[in-house]
Amino acid sequence: MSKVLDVIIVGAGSAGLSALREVRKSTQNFVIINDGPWGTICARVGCMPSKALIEAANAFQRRNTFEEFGIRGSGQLTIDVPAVLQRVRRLRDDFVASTIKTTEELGKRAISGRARLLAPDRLEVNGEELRAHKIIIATGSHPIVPASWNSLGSRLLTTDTLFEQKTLPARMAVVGMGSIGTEMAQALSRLGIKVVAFGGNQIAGLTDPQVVAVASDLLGREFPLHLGKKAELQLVQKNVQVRAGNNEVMVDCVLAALGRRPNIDNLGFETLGIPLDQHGMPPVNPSTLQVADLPVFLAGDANDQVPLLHEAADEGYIAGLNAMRSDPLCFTRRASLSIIFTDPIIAIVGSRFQELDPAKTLTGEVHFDRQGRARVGQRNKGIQRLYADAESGRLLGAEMCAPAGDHMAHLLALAIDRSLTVQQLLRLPFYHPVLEEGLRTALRALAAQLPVVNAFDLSMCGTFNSEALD
Ligand SMILES: Cc1cc2nc3c(=O)[nH]c(=O)nc-3n(C[C@H](O)[C@H](O)[C@H](O)COP(=O)(O)OP(=O)(O)OC[C@H]3O[C@@H](n4cnc5c(N)ncnc54)[C@H](O)[C@@H]3O)c2cc1C
Ligand SMILES: NC(=O)c1ccc[n+]([C@@H]2O[C@H](COP(=O)([O-])OP(=O)(O)OC[C@H]3O[C@@H](n4cnc5c(N)ncnc54)[C@H](O)[C@@H]3O)[C@@H](O)[C@H]2O)c1
Repeated sequence: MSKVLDVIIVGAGSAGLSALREVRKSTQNFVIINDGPWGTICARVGCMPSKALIEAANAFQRRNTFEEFGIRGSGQLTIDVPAVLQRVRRLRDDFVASTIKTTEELGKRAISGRARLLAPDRLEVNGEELRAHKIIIATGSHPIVPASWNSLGSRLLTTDTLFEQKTLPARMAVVGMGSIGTEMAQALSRLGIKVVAFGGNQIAGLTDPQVVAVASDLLGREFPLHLGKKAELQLVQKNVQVRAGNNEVMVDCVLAALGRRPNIDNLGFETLGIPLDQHGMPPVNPSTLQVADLPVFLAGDANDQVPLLHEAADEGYIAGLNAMRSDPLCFTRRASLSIIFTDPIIAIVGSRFQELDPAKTLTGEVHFDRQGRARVGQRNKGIQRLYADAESGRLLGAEMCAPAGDHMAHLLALAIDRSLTVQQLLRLPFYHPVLEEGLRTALRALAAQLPVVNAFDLSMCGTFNSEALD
């Protein structure tokens, strides 16, 4: 066995690279180990290629608004799916290249291979044993696929394989209506594929029944959407039969979007000498990312806490900093924010509806059907629901399926982080005409239920009750 390293980072995804950035500031005595292709899930098969596909689909979808605008000839437009996929891969390659740059310059300190823990301070990779004062595990996650579905061969896709397709078949089922399922079902349908979608009891993680109803209705207008029953697949001649309850459809291929599982199998957690939960997961402190009281840190999708990119980046940062300290620092985590890139955008900020006590919570809402700026741009669909503390008027959370929901969700996350009240938010400027005036309508609905703080304050400046002006 060679010298003792200061830190070993296992996994060169977004969390691993973020940890690497921090570790390098304090020591050069480290290695980073990655199994499979380098370049991060986000850039290779995750956030970025999925958004590239969505953008193409939405650009094509826009043609349906042209006649109303007075633009003629949209019926002549066609979509070249192979070209769309080529562009996705071209962009993907560029994004991957930019992430690989960091690790390429590391030389022998970047090791390709599958690591396996042997003890809290030792692991094995490519038949060699490495020892370190600290180990950061950031091994990411993989798509869940029931074993029996693997018999479908190339007729079963996940996002690991979707963007590699040269073209797409005429009929597809999307199973699972979480983040990936909702985004991809809508995009594929907008690219002209006959999509049928199947989901469990939730849609895109929403918990507010009114937002769920609007989101299901809007998506259900674009493609058949069957919720509430587990889908089963079967190969029938060259087709795939998808059944969920009484709903049945024959398709050419299925995109499985059933969730993701942390890459922890055969990672050697049992060698850490601490109890693991029923999923084989060790206890991880979300404020320090430390595993129990061991010199081991678990960051990113691998810890199954909040599998999102900005959280993976934060967790790499926390793990990287703490790996260089004798006593780990506790970090206050950011306000919760989840954005699903459907059209309209689905977003959840702060506390979810279901987490709040209805007796202590006020709700204000806006429907975008009649909102002035949304109508002007033919984006007038969706709902936004805000939740505030009934006593203090403090904004607690929001769920929405709304135009510009990605931007408004950021504003609301800022407000929640700063513990702003509804009145304080109404004190801020709202330009005219913008979609955020819809957010102001929802805030005013909340303010109307709260005691007046100061009758002579600009937060009290009310509505015109006019679509053109509000
Ligand atoms: C289709 C899709 C769309 C997404 N869209 C968004 C989005 O819009 N916004 C958002 O915030 N998030 C999105 N996400 C989630 C986001 O991509 C992830 O949360 C993030 O990339 C996780 O980063 P990570 O570093 O934890 O894991 P990864 O990037 O997966 O990195 C882990 C690395 O560890 C390697 N590894 C695994 N096991 C071992 C081992 N034993 N030894 C060595 N190396 C190992 C893996 O091969 C991999 O290279 C999306 C995900 C998907 C799949
Ligand atoms: N915009 C974003 O932020 C974004 C986009 C894509 C992915 N992601 C990340 O990727 C992760 C994985 O996404 P995902 O959509 O695969 O998982 P998910 O956990 O969000 O959703 C999976 C869904 O599949 C359903 N399901 C499972 N088995 C089923 C079956 N047999 N029939 C019908 N429905 C079934 C579940 O009820 C669940 O609603 C997410 O947790 C998210 O963190 C984020």
